[in-house]
Amino acid sequence: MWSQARFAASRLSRSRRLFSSAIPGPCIVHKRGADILHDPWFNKDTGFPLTERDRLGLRGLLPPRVISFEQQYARFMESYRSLEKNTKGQPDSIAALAKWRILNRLHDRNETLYYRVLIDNIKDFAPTIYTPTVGLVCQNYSGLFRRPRGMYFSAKDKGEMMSMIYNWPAQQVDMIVLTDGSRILGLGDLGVQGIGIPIGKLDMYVAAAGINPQRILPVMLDVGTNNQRLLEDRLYLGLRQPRLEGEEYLSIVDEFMEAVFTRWPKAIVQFEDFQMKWAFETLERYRKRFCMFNDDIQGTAGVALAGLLGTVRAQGRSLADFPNQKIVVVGAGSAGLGVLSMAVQAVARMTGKAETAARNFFLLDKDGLVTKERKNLDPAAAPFAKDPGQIVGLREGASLLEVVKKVKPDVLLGLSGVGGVFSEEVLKALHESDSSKPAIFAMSNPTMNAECTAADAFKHAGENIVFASGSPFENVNLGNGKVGHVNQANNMYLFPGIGLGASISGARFITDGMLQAAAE
Ligand SMILES: NC(=O)C1=CN([C@@H]2O[C@H](COP(=O)(O)OP(=O)(O)OC[C@H]3O[C@@H](n4cnc5c(N)ncnc54)[C@H](O)[C@@H]3O)[C@@H](O)[C@H]2O)C=CC1
Ligand SMILES: CC(=O)C(=O)O
Ligand SMILES: [Mg+2]
Repeated sequence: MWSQARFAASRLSRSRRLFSSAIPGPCIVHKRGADILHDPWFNKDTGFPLTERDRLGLRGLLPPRVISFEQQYARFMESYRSLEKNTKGQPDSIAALAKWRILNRLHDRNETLYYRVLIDNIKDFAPTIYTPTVGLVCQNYSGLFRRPRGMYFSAKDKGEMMSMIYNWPAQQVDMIVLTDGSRILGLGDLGVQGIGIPIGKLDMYVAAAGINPQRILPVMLDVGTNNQRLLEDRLYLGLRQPRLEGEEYLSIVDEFMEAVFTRWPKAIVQFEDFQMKWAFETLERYRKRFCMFNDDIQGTAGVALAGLLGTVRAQGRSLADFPNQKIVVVGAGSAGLGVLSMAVQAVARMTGKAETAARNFFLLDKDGLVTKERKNLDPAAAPFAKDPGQIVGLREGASLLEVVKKVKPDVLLGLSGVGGVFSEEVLKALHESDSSKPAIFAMSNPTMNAECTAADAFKHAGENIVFASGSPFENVNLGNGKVGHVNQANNMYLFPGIGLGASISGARFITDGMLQAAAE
């Protein structure tokens, strides 16, 4: 079995191997006594052996009995399982928050034990530290707040960021996840409360990519919020002002990026859950200057493309058949457009014909089918807008049901943020599609925002489908011993690899080609 020392040592030696040039030597604790017990990076709780208690000034600060790492691990899991039992039958949100609290308390106290239990039980714990529960945590952040985690840069810190960045206690940071809280999952503008997302994403970096937890940094860029409920909430912890816009907004992001890369030139910054206009603008602004990527545009696209290619295989067709797949994408935001542009790049590469690569793709937003006749067509959506002459029987703004009935797609992919838009009628229409095994990707988060549930998908679109969702669903019992298998289509399957790959290769930029390769 493991021991805490062995885990810490293996973590260190792994990160040494990965980041050998960045690590100057062994990890030295400069603290003593109670300061160590209150530092989750170094605290071992009752696990400090007597020799360490003497050396670190801890004798007398802990109960005398030494409890091994294995015993602490077993004790935590026992508490967790009994909490799970005791909250059965309670409303889902109460049970989910109770699980999040017990994990968060451990995270606050003893990171080594926290990450060990997280890594060993990632399938069980991912829905708590990540979607869907993290959404609920963000919604209730002001009430749940006990201790800060990560860094907070606000509009009031303008001109101070270069010195503030040195307040972070780690010498080296490899991976930063940054949000401005403007589009948290499908929950809208949650202002400073969105910090839960970078925290959850970085936990996945540690658990899934083995990134050293002392070298991660969750960051909230608080430029205000346009969420009236939060502005009126007296417990709200962020700036109580409307969001900055235009050059004022960009100057804050610029200052933050300069500060980060001045202190840690080899860091990677993942932009997360920025509203669409800033997601695209910041990606274009920084991608050729800094090692950064936008997870909602690029990470999601990579995972979706992997799923789309996998679907072709699941249909028993050759990958070369991908360009012939008819794909309907519902949601023309940062995620939907990101997926389409990567899918188009893949088709262009396979066929060598860039001009016709978007031919089999159909895009809908809240106003229905997007065509070139759309008034105020968003330039980012323009490459996927249909020419009305080429879509006989469909008009600008056609409904999803009309599109599915007419197009008979192989894939229906939702990134709309709207729960239930794949209605019974839409799913039944898909059942009549041309495909031998149609795919339904209900990718919006959290669970209540999924375009349909797994049970409804199998019920209305038939048993012979490929189903994937952004937040996890249980497999569906189809009766007669048959199971409807549920997959998860979430960028969490890609971003830890993007960050790790970029780090160990020393990449200076993250290119579309890297993401294509990752997807394939
Ligand atoms: N599974 C995953 O890995 C990921 C999932 N997402 C989810 O995707 C959703 C959207 O994210 P973004 O694109 O960043 O949001 P966004 O706000 O930029 O875009 C939303 C789009 O959906 C459209 N829309 C709204 N109501 C609609 C309706 N009734 N029918 C059709 N389209 C409608 C809007 O017009 C807009 O084009 C969120 O729920 C988010 O959680 C985002 C990134 C990754
Ligand atoms: C998964 C993710 O990044 C999102 O829903 O925004
Ligand atoms: Mg996101």
